[in-house]
Amino acid sequence: MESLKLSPIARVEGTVNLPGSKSLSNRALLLAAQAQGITHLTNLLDSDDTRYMLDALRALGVQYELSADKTECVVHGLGRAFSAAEPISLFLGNAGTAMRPLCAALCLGTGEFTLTGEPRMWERPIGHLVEALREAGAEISYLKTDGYPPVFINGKGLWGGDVHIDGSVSSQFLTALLMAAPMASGDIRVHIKGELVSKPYIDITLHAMSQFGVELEHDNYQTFYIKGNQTYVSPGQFLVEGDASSASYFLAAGAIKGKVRVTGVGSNSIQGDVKFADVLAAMGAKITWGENFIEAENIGPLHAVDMDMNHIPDAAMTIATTALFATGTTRISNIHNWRVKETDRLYAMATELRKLGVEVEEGEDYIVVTPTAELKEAEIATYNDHRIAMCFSLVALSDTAVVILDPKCTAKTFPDYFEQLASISS
Ligand SMILES: O=C(O)C1=C[C@@H](OP(=O)(O)O)[C@@H](O)[C@H](O)C1
Ligand SMILES: C=C(OP(=O)(O)O)C(=O)O
Repeated sequence: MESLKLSPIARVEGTVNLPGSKSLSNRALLLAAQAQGITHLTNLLDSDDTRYMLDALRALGVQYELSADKTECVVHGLGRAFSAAEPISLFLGNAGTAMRPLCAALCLGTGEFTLTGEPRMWERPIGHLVEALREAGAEISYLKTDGYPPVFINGKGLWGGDVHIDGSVSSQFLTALLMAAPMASGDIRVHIKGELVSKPYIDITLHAMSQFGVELEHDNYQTFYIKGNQTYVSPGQFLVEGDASSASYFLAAGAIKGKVRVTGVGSNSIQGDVKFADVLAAMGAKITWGENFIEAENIGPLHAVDMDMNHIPDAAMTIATTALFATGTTRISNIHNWRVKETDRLYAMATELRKLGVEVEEGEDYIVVTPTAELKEAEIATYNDHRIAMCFSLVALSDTAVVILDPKCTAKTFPDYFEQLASISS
């Protein structure tokens, strides 16, 4: 297996222009494809997850032109739901932001669609979304295991009415339902069952829908009311913000050992993960906010935090390795859905942190990290999880080298992550 040895980094200093947000790229592509009119997307993310979405849209008959560097895309909107005369099978890798929203979107038109992906995708739940879509009239069946992809969709439209959806495992189910709902034949009232996780991602969804001309009402994220029979309308231009989750590694590096600015996100960002910077501030870093940048600087020792991080599930992983540089014991809680992402992230984080000689407690929905004075050099397994690879690169900010196995797994959201890290390291 390929590996990358990172030697100790003396200091990080500089600016990183962030790649586009995965969450916004895939939402905007999907809405642009169904909208009336042409959309010119800029700062699109070029990575595995967006490629799966783009390939799926092509297979569904959507025309688009990508720039040579794949960060600009002109999408010719269909102005209607996807329909197909012949059965279509779509392979979506391990991209949750493609699998869940496409599952809902393909119920809207007519046709026979199979959605599949990598073996890990077959272990990532989709049952709560399927149950909700069935309540709205969808015909969906499971091809392997009940509650998990691959799924088969016999598209015949969605109707209106009351729909109940469990929000306690993934917010992507609600995102998928909300994005499809305006194209249902009647008005839909969505009722949330259970505690809605990863709530700020719903704001990203509402923001993207609003850019494409659809507004909706909700009652404190408990009930959502969406008018049916609408058509999305292209805003013409859509600028994708920089990825706030990708920003977390560089901001953490600045907070630990130097001064780093990320551009492409800032105080006006719609992404909940910018709140990661507040966690670094609580740990003792100096954070400066601009409209289009965030800067993190080390101005003294970092301190441990004990926080509920359900609102920033992806960036919270970065705190687990930032904790290696803080005095005291860090506790990250309310993160049970780490277990159903690219890998079981609670297990993976705990296992790999222990290889460094660190004391770790892995709870059902929390992790506790107590750093050690001297880290052990280790080979870090990455479980085909881009974030494990990126999180553990921070170990090189200590006096100990670290080996990252399968470093190319960052391709899911950040293909040139290690080059960007090298560019600010000395
Ligand atoms: O809607 C989105 O774009 C995302 C929602 C989150 O997932 P969950 O809602 O499953 O926590 C997040 O972890 C994922 O990377 C992207
Ligand atoms: C959970 C993630 O991805 P996905 O969109 O596949 O759920 C992630 O990027 O951390």
